[in-house]
Amino acid sequence: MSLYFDAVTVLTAPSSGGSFKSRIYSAKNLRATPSQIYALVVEAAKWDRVLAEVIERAGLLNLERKLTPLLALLLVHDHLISKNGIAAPAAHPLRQAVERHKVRLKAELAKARVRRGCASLADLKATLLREKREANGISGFVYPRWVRINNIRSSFEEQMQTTFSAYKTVDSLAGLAVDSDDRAAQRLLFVDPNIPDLIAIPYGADITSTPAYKKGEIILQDKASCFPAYLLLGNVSPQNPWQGDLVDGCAAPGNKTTHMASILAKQKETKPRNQIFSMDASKPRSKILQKMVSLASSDSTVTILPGQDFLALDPTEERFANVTGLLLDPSCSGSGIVGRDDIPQLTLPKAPETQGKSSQGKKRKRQGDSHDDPRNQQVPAASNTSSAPTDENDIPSGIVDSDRLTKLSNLQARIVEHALSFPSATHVTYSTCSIHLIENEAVVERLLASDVARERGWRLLRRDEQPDGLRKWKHRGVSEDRTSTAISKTDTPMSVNLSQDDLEACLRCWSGDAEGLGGFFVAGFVRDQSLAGRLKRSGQTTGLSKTMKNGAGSQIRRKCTMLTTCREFYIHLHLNASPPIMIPVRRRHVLRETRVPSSQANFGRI
Ligand SMILES: C[S@@+](CC[C@H](N)C(=O)[O-])C[C@H]1O[C@@H](n2cnc3c(N)ncnc32)[C@H](O)[C@@H]1O
Repeated sequence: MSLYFDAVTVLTAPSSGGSFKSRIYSAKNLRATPSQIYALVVEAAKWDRVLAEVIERAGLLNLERKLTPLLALLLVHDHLISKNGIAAPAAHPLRQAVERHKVRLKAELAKARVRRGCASLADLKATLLREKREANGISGFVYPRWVRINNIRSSFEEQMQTTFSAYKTVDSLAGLAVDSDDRAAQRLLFVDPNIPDLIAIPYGADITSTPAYKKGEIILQDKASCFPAYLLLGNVSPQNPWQGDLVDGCAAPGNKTTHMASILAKQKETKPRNQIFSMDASKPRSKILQKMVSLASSDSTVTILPGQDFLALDPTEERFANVTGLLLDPSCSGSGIVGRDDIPQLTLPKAPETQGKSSQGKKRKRQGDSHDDPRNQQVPAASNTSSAPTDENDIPSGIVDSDRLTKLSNLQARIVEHALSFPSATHVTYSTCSIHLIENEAVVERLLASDVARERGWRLLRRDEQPDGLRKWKHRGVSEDRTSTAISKTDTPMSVNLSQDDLEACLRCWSGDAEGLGGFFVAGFVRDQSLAGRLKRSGQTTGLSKTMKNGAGSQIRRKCTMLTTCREFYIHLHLNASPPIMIPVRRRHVLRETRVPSSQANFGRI
């Protein structure tokens, strides 16, 4: 009986963030196993509408006052639907409270089936799934399982002839909607029009047991998560190889690193061979990164720097001299992540005192703030069932407040600014799985105005310059926050002052539309020599330069230490004065002088 009480506890506990599954796996004081609780709730959710009807028509809650609507739904589910019946001793009072009405309950279930014109329970289940999708307003779209083909180990053509040979290709995502649990019915496949080597299959399709999955020939990776590597590298080929090395600065668990390696594999052997430096500040997560890279057979291309803080990396180190592209996917609020397995919305039977009044369906809000990233569920593959998946984004509580978003946004901007300072870098992508403007377009706006961008000529990669598939993507940057009321202390939505071209350059994904994705943001930066050397307007000085103008050397030192954790920190002094002024910023730091025809002193990080 503890199974049912545990399920009620989990379903009625206040949200602490994370997906429904991770909450069950991390919940304390439960006596049933997490997998039993999870299976019960998910299965009961498929039948809830008809079970609520059966319970009401049988008058069960009037007859058995010990039963709450939720407990009754779970017990009646197992009594009528589960092969093994109610998981409790036969003499348990609550089991008896259901079983003494078995004739009436069975009769009501049969009537409900006939009312819907279904010949069998399997038909009824399919009808209920369809009813539920329509009721939730999601009959027109599906959240599929996205599968990326790993070019290092296989190819699109090979996978179509092997793993997916029995699959029928449909011409839209909506075509993947299946109304039953029947595996044969789930052998449907949609070839993605935006990302090469990406396909979608129905979410329930069993793919993790295939040899291709086990051998790393196919990788489960959400479509939006494939945008950054493709935006950065584009359509490489033997005729159009990527020039230079790459960095993935925030890489664990490694989906984007392995995607970059897969794209590079398409250009076949080129000399010199490109290298990907892939790092993560977290040591435990670096281990997952290592596993993913090995599983994808990308060890020969990828050099892992475990536990490496990207901000502490010295861009001028010799080994990074040839780094031309950097991909930054830093920690974010994760507000765009959609937990497909989030708490099921159960329709409950009406409680006795409210029967005849308005509907009492139990409503739960979809937790939009901090879901486990489905990208993590593939590493290790067993994490799907055996343990709580770890969160890619460091939001422990799922609570997103404006202070936290501001801190995240500051860190995100610092990380990308650091990427823009790599001497040979020509392309950088920045991405988040957040829907908040402050983590997305607002970071882009800050970056474009940064000293390093202006000095080095960084601008956004325009839509017309983007790889074919992404150029076609219609969801673009927004200038006003769609989520302001959720996070802002004021009623005024946050906005940015980016040009229409810059907004067009940014790519957005939103949950709940026909694309079958969660919320995501990505922007590409490209270095344009014709724009290099732009200076800040006179008088538009940073906090640092104000301190410098005051001539307080000790303050400069303190500010520099506060402003960066990088090992190298350069300040450009734009002075007419000669000889060059050298100020020891930090022990290892050198102050370099750049003379420009200006009487103003302007300083900034580059
Ligand atoms: C959103 S996840 C990255 C997901 C990864 N790009 C993928 O596709 O699998 C963000 C990662 O950034 C790492 N991180 C955050 N700040 C970092 C820093 N300063 N240097 C390196 N890694 C960092 C976190 O540990 C976390 O693993």
